[in-house]
Amino acid sequence: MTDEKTRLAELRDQIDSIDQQIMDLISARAACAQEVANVKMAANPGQDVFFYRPEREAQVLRRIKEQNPGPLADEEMARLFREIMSACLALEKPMHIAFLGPIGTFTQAAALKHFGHSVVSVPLPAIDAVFREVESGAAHYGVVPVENSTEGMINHTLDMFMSSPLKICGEVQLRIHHHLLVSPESKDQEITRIYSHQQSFAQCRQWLDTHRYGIERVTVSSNAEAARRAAEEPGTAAIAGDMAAELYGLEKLANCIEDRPDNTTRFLIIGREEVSASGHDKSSILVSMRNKPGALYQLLEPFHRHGISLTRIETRPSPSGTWAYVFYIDFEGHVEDEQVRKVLSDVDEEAVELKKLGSYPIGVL
Ligand SMILES: O=C(O)C(=O)C[C@]1(C(=O)O)C=C[C@@H](O)C=C1
Repeated sequence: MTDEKTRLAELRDQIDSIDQQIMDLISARAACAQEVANVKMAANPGQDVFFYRPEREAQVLRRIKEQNPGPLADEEMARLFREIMSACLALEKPMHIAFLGPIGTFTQAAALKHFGHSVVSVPLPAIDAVFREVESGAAHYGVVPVENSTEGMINHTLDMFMSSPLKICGEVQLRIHHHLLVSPESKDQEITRIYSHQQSFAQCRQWLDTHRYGIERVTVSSNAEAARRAAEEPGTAAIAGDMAAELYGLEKLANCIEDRPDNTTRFLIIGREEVSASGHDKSSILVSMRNKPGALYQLLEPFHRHGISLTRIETRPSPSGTWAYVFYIDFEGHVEDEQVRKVLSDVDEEAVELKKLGSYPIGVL
């Protein structure tokens, strides 16, 4: 045998033996998760058992990233453990996750990034349909977009919280890369029309004005729908992401055409229960104040006084005449924290209405 062959054979033997150990350890972990499920069911007989524990998952993933010895990158290691936990959770209870569809959208990519691939992901045609599916119990959790770093808030999602009893259980951020996609047949043809979602056109406006000026832009309900049309109609293109490209067998005429290289969308995980503190959390509230001078100051002052950092504040039009303003506020901390409890009690005294939308782990992946 050559030196190379001998050395490769040795290393592959090592890999086989390590794989065996990894498999034994993953199996032992899975058996533990099964036992965890038994404990949860025994403690809540005849009740809704919440198998998915976002705070625990965040702690596990954070620890993995902190203690990763390399050479794999922290994100890679966390991604592997994300999938192991996803498979363990599926053993406890297969999770049904509703998302803003159709399949191939960035929201589906976000759902799989957050929950891993061992879930049943259920596409729904609209944001309010995702809320309804979770409210009715047909899905365990839902995933909806809430803001984009280029285009701002997704108001429809924010407005849903005014009437929905659902809680925010988590958040996940996804880097959004858009590509100009065509079917293999259209590759050498002149492109006379481009399909995309209105948000994606907005995120690629400068690129389009520079490189595809004057070509008709047709807005459709999702990037995946745009990809579907480009696959069917010769001489057309779509702006969409990798998942949609793969799903419809499209090729890239231009790669990563988003105007801002850090183009990121934040998605929320919505569910029916409150999440315990994970040690690194965020909270969201909706507050309506009386229409009087200094109302905004009165709302924000307690956050300053108690040393709580705001991460976002948005104003939305009131759904009824009685609410003068509705503020959607995200801040650091958990409602179980002493300081947060004090802030919310102070805000509650001044507000017409205060609705706690949930405390949840700050996105880890
Ligand atoms: O710790 C739990 O409660 C578990 O169910 C175990 C486990 C895991 O695999 O680590 C699985 C699912 C939960 O969402 C959190 C963690």
